[in-house]
Amino acid sequence: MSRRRNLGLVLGLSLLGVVVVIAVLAPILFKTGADELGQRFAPPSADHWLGTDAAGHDVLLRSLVATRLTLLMTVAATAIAVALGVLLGTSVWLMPRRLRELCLRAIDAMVAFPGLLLALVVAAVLGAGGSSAVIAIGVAGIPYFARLTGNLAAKVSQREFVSTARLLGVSPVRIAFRHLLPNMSEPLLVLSASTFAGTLTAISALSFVGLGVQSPSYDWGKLLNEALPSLLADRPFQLVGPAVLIVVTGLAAVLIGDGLAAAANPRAARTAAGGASTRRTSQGTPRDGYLVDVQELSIEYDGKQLVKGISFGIRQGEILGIVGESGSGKTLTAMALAQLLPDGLISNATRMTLGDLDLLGPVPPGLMAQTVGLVYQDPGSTFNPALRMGTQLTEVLRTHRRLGAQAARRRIIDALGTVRLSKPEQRMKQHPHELSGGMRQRAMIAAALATEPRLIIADEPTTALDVTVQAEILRELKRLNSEFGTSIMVISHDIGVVRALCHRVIVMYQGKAVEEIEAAHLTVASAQHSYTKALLEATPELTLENSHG
Ligand SMILES: Nc1ncnc2c1ncn2[C@@H]1O[C@H](COP(=O)(O)OP(=O)(O)OP(=O)(O)O)[C@@H](O)[C@H]1O
Repeated sequence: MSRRRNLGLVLGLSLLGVVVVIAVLAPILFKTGADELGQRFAPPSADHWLGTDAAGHDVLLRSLVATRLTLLMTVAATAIAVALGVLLGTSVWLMPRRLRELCLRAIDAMVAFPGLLLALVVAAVLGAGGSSAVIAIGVAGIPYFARLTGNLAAKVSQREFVSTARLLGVSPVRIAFRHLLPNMSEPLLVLSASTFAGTLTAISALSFVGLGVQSPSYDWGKLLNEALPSLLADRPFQLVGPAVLIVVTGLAAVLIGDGLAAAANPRAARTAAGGASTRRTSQGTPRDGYLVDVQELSIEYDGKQLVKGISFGIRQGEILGIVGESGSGKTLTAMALAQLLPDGLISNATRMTLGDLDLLGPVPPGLMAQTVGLVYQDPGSTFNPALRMGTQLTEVLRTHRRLGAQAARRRIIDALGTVRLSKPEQRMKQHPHELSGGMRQRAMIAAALATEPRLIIADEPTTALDVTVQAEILRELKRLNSEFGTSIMVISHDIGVVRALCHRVIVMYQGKAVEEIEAAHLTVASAQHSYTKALLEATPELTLENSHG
């Protein structure tokens, strides 16, 4: 699939390359020929491959010469839309909250207004001409980029590193340029490529209706306009030149946009980045009895080491706990394992394997989704509030396991029963807000279980839940582990949680694993590292022993 998309990107870039060469050379080589007058309305011949127009000009030569003006206008209009849209979207994000909401609504309303209609209004106000067409189409494109930038900025601004920069008092403008824009470049590039195709059609449309380029200049839209009477008089060949060039250039832009979107896909991007930054194959042989084997995993961002050469393993059927203070690198370690590191973070390891899967090389997303199940901290934000539970829970099975709707439904209902969620059939029809936090967390565990993964990564699975529900969910994980033998990696900042649930615990501190200890020995007396001792001293005893245990 991704290879096919990349083929599209190559094809798109090649087509665009040809069009650019025509734009550069045609006015130099063919301008004189294109201005020569001959027989009017001559049919295609060896001298005039696409015939001549009403004035006796060679249609093919004029179509080729028009490439430069058409491309320049399209690039200019796209640049106006991108530059002003991104500026508007970023400025909106820097505004006080109320004003920002008002502006975002206004942008939404503008997006809802048909672009070409807006362009026609602007062009009519500015008067007919090439420059007004460029301004009109550029202005009409601004709201799309402003909305995308505003939405992306809102998302990126919630990331931890932006909060940290804010806390450190970094100015909003610097945050926007240093942290926000670089993290939004990929989607903006993808939208720019597809906007280029739309802009080309819109510019041609304005020239076609007489509001764009005026004589004696001509672009493809104007050539189409001049060819219209010929079409009605049964001489369609006069349209072929500009029409084919518009289609080819638009197709090139769409293929490039599609290819860029595929490359910007988080997993695809990680794989590409992984190729450059990590060794592509794991060294050595796996340790005996270990499902997961990680050696010397380091993760860095912007030259700063966030995880510093951590090595660990998870045995088949084992629950491994990773505990440590906030920011010690627990989540990043787990995300590296699931090949889900955020963009910009670079991982390096000498070995990272899960069974026979080499996690240092590319792993198809479908296979990864079936091998590793993820349970996140906040079940409230994991589910889409607008969709029924059934629709979202069955998605992974339908996409990656290619199960039919009924089979996926049955499998999820079984899994919901397994995690002891009451009335599973009814839950499938409900929306997330109709379930309690504990029920949603059970549903998430059920979804993670449904693909029968070899490893479940549970990142702070109970932090968002109240204490009684917390104990129930932990008991459930423990029971599933002993019943099905699924290996589990549990991340928590709470040493009480991991002591109650896990077989073995790794203590992380400032990006390093400072201690590895059997959970049964996790006492102040047995712990070696002062940080582990301090954690243990500050933690109340949590026990999961009861009737279910
Ligand atoms: N996308 C990112 N870009 C840059 N730095 C990041 C990113 N994500 C996390 N970090 C930084 O990496 C460090 C480790 O983060 P990580 O999320 O792994 O910590 P954690 O131990 O899981 O903490 P918590 O319990 O708060 O989630 C932190 O200093 C964090 O600010």
